[in-house]
Amino acid sequence: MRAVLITATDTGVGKTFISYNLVYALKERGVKVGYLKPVETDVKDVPQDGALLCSLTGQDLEEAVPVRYSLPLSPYAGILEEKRDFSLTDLKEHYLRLLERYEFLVVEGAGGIAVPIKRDYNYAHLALDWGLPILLVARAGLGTLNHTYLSYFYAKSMGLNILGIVMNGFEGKDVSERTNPIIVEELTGIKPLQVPRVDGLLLEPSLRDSLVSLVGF
Ligand SMILES: Nc1ncnc2c1ncn2[C@@H]1O[C@H](COP(=O)(O)OP(=O)(O)OP(=O)(O)O)[C@@H](O)[C@H]1O
Ligand SMILES: C[C@H](N)[C@H](N)CCCCCC(=O)O
Ligand SMILES: [Mg+2]
Repeated sequence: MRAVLITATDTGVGKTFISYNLVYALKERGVKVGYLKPVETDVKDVPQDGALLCSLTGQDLEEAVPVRYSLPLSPYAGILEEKRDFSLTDLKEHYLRLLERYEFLVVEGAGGIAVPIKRDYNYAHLALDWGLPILLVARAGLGTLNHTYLSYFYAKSMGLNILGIVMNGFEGKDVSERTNPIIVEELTGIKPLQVPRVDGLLLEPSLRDSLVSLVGF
């Protein structure tokens, strides 16, 4: 497997944070790794997710973030509000070129897995269309059971290859954090990788190892 879609149960759950740690860990292992955020919204000047990951990969921003919208919206809503469309065919061709250029490609969604990119095309469709397995990033605390269950079974119903569930941001403050990983495993059959909230951007080496293992490297 040469690429993965980092998707999530919602926006702000930690896709960029997990992408950063995965890219960092692959680079540590000498893998030529690239990053692609097919569409980034909320871009005022510089695309923030793209800029952070490009600081690791050394890519230029045009390559890593080919389509941008300025409002903090889903891609489809960006198209409607900013009255500017883009071609899914061109976007897939761009992805295929990057697949050739890198040993491994980390592709980051925007928001959760069912967020529309076009009216009838969301991140699950993109994963199917591009042949991408997924890593599902979920919150650690209260509210995650419903979001994770829905996202997992939607991905399953679409026939996607789910490499793992990453529960992100454990702080030990929320009583639900104790039972959530157990119940997520019972609901989905997948033992989630538990990731703590940390100071800064970098997880400890053993967790970086676990991320690399999840994507099969
Ligand atoms: N485990 C963590 N420890 C510390 N900070 C974290 C952790 N996970 C995420 N964050 C921080 O939380 C914020 C939201 O995370 P992030 O930007 O990764 O979300 P996202 O899923 O990529 O959102 P989007 O849908 O906008 O792309 C960021 O400031 C990020 O650095
Ligand atoms: C702007 C934000 N940070 C994300 N990049 C886009 C999130 C779209 C979420 C849409 C939704 O689920 O309602
Ligand atoms: Mg992000």
